[in-house]
Amino acid sequence: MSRGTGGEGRDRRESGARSGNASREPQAGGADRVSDARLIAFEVLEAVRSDEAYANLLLPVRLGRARLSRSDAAFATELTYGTLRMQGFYDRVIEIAAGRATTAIDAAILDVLRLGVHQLLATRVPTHAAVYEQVALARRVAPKAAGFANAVLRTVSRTSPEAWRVLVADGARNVDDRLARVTSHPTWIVRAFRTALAREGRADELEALLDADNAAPRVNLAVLPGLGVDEAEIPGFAPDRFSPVGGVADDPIATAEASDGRVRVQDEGSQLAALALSRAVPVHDGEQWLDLCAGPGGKTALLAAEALTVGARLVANEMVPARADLVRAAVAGVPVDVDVRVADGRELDLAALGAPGGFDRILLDAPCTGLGALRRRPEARWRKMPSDVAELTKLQGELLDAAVGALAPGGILAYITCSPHTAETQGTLGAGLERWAGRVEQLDTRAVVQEVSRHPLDLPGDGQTVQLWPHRHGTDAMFIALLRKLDPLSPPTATADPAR
Ligand SMILES: C[S@@+](CC[C@H](N)C(=O)[O-])C[C@H]1O[C@@H](n2cnc3c(N)ncnc32)[C@H](O)[C@@H]1O
Repeated sequence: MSRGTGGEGRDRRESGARSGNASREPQAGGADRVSDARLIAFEVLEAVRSDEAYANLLLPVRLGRARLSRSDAAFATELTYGTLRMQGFYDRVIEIAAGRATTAIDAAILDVLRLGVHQLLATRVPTHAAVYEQVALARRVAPKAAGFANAVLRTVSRTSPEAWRVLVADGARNVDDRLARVTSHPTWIVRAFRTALAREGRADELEALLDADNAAPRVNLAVLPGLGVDEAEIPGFAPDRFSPVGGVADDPIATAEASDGRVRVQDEGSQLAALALSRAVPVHDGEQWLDLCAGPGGKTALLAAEALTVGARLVANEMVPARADLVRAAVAGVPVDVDVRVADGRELDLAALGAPGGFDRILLDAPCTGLGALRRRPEARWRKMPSDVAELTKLQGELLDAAVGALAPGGILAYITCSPHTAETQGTLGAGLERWAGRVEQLDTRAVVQEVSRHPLDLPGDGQTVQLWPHRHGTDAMFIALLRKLDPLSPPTATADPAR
């Protein structure tokens, strides 16, 4: 196999090409036809790289505008998400094939190459089509680099995906470095996952977890309870294994769109997390509930449906106004007044929130690294840095203190992260429990979640908290811990009292 392909044309700035759409107009003669799906995937990759865009927000907008057929939209989605997930692996492949570091390759051409490598190594797109269209795309964004793109892609195509894995792993410094290279994760994330799994005695599941991060998650639905939706009337509905309100359907998006907000797309783990709070103990009359960090409102909607069923009042707080708007939209399908507020959750005014005596239940779905949702946020693994963890755990601790402070005596707090990083899960929780020693007790969250679940969950290790996993449970890696603020007038209890 040739390890290099020789001369790339000069930087596209020098070549006079620009990254704007205008430069992607086909050249006369139609020799550089590029399918809409590939163009959209390229433009999303470019926006993710240069504007810090989020693929899961931008792609649907671009697809909607382009009015692609269903199959072309699916292809564009697969190209975009697959390429972003495997970017680390593909970059090493490109470096070997090009004989130079990716930092020495023009950024737009690198995106073109990444998309091409994805088609060559991970899809059934015929080699000639993948190379032809990506080279045509290269010609549009940086004409002088088209020959270079052609040479790199042809070199990549001459070696099988299995052989590329061996080449990419070659020279790895240790086991985690090898896994990081081959499964396209930053090494610090691999180490964080290993630590979290080892806490459960399941470090041997690490490779399965990393592989699960690279697979597209199913589109899962929550059928909000108590709103009169008959699951039997949803075409192809099949209930989730664990969530009592979740399931899949033949066309989940169409089902959600036609439901007036009563059926929502939601990860099964998120459903279990919200239900762990609403169903932890029986609800008494006139309970006050608070969703402290509510945006964009997925769990708020489920809590709102639960609140409607049991007659509780729900306040939803979110610091970012635009995300508070999303919360309002999320709860629009539930005929209950959800009081949506915009405030820093660390500075709550209980009287102004209509709960001077504190809240009976608080959901703290804390801002976190999101390392448990890498399946659905494909670029996140390349954006997060180890330094984010320290910043976030500080914020989590402050929000945890505010939440405990806002609980009524005997009130229950659900501390949740969509990250399994132990600093954000057990670390934040343990430090909070120390600060609140004697005033807060941990509930047996496992017992509550097992009681809520349709089927028993595999939750190894000891302890009372719940850690869900993509590879084991098919959910995002949600962490759930329930705490109770002690009532100075009653003695502490050791475990929860799962009910309902
Ligand atoms: C993990 S998300 C919550 C997801 C939400 N529960 C759902 O299921 O859709 C965390 C949210 O906390 C918000 N946030 C961050 N810092 C905050 C603060 N100091 N006070 C209140 N909200 C905050 C973020 O804007 C973000 O919307």
